[in-house]
Amino acid sequence: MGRHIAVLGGGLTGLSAAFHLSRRLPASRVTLIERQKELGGWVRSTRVELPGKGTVLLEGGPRTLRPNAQSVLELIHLLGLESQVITVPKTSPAAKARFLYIPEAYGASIAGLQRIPSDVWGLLRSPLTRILVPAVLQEAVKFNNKPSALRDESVDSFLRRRLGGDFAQIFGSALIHGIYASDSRQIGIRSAFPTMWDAAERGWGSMIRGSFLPSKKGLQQDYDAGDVAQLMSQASVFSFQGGLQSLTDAMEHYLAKQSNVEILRNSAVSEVAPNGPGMEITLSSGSSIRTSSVVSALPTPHLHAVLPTSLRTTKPFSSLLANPTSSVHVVNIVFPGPPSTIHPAGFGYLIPRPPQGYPSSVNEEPGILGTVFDACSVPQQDTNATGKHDYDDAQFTKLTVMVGGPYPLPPLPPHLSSDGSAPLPKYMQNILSQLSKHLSRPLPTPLYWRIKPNHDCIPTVLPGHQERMAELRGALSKEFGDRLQVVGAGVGGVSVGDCVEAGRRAALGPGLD
Ligand SMILES: C=Cc1c2[nH]c(c1C)Cc1[nH]c(c(CCC(=O)O)c1C)Cc1[nH]c(c(C)c1CCC(=O)O)Cc1[nH]c(c(C)c1C=C)C2
Repeated sequence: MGRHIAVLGGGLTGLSAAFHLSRRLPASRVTLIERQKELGGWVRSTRVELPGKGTVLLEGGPRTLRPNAQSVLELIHLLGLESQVITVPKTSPAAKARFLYIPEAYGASIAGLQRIPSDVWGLLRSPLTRILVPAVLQEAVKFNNKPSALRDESVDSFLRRRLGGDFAQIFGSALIHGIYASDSRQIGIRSAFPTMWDAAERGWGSMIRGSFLPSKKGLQQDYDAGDVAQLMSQASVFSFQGGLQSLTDAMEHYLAKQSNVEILRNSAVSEVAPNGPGMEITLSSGSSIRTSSVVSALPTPHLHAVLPTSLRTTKPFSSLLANPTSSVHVVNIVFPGPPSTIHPAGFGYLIPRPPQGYPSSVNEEPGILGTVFDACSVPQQDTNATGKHDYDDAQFTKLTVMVGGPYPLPPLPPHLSSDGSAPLPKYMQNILSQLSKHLSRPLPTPLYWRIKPNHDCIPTVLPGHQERMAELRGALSKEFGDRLQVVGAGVGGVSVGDCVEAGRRAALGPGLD
């Protein structure tokens, strides 16, 4: 055997790194180390039986993928998952009809569930038009209002400068709830939406002017995606028959069959340090492993905690602690009756931050960030006793309410699902009453509900992140040469596609040839 590479963390990024390393370097040993029993990180798809009605597939983390993530399309091809893919067509309501729920405090003229206009007819009818149209028209002619020394800023501050305060507060905050489950006043624009920042740089301050000018093309990579891109040609988003966990399970099964791969579960790392020409990893069990190099896909605070003490306090390494994280309660609910009796046809809705700001303590009203109408996107994942999945005639309706992020989260109720006969906890009662208000209709008693707490699941990537990470890369290379690569949502992008891509790049990384 040649080199021995340890991959720390068995979430999406770690699995992708181990998968690509084992394929690319068949003569090397790969050890994947995960502190939990299960691999896959936040991806968790569970099938639940609804007695007499069928089964529903519930997602506890990410739920759909975008077809532009080439590294994911490649994985599907390499793992032979094509036949399990379910696409949501670009023409479906889930792709075309997106909503905002505007709280009453924003004013009676726009309050309530509002469809985001997607065509001229929508623009003519929507109360949101009075915010959208002036914002866009002004942006195109507004002078460059970026302070010359500014190198990054929050999404809120960027949108406020370019598209005005109402746009930033309503659209910007809602969008950041849906991606980062965080406050748009905290997330850095250059990490969250680099294309917007770059377009404004090209367009003398204006994104719209910049969008008409040619942009610099990044390095084009080759992906071995077979016919998967063709399969996705009409898709807005997609998933798998068995949910997103099909992807992580398939990587895990592939790795388990490789003779050059070892998977260590229930194995927390307690120290990572250089040792001679290689690295030494100490596990909390006390055992240690010597490897040629390490790919860390750990959450950045975890990596910080296991680095040598002499490094932890020095500046580029302390930036591993710079970003806070968001926690989200993912609340899956299944109602009896077809979706048409519960919600409008569409993707779901996001809720902007309250105009008066987020509450500082838990109150009766749960901090709902948005709701996904799952029944409209991939209903084929569910087995329905009648075989009917349509908006008007399915037997049940599945949706997911997302709670938390910048809102304080209450302690969890004693039971986290409706299994058993315990009465509905107050927390669930409050969520259902808010949901009924958002959808402007009384709701039936759920057939099933479940709360999945996801603590510290998404990094809140603060302004200046890219510069901090560039400094960190420099310091890593100085201290470890090419023996330690750091990848994952905490250093790169946070989407599933970003994580898979980061793992793939780690396998192409420095010194691994
Ligand atoms: C646990 C809740 C999560 C929230 N955001 C994410 C998770 C895991 C991560 C995330 N969500 C989206 C992106 C953008 C990139 C992408 O892959 O599309 C990321 C990194 C977008 C998104 N948000 C929701 C869905 C269904 C999607 C993807 C598909 C699409 O845009 O059509 C729903 C949603 N997620 C969160 C909230 C509050 C929310 C509400 C409707 C938080």
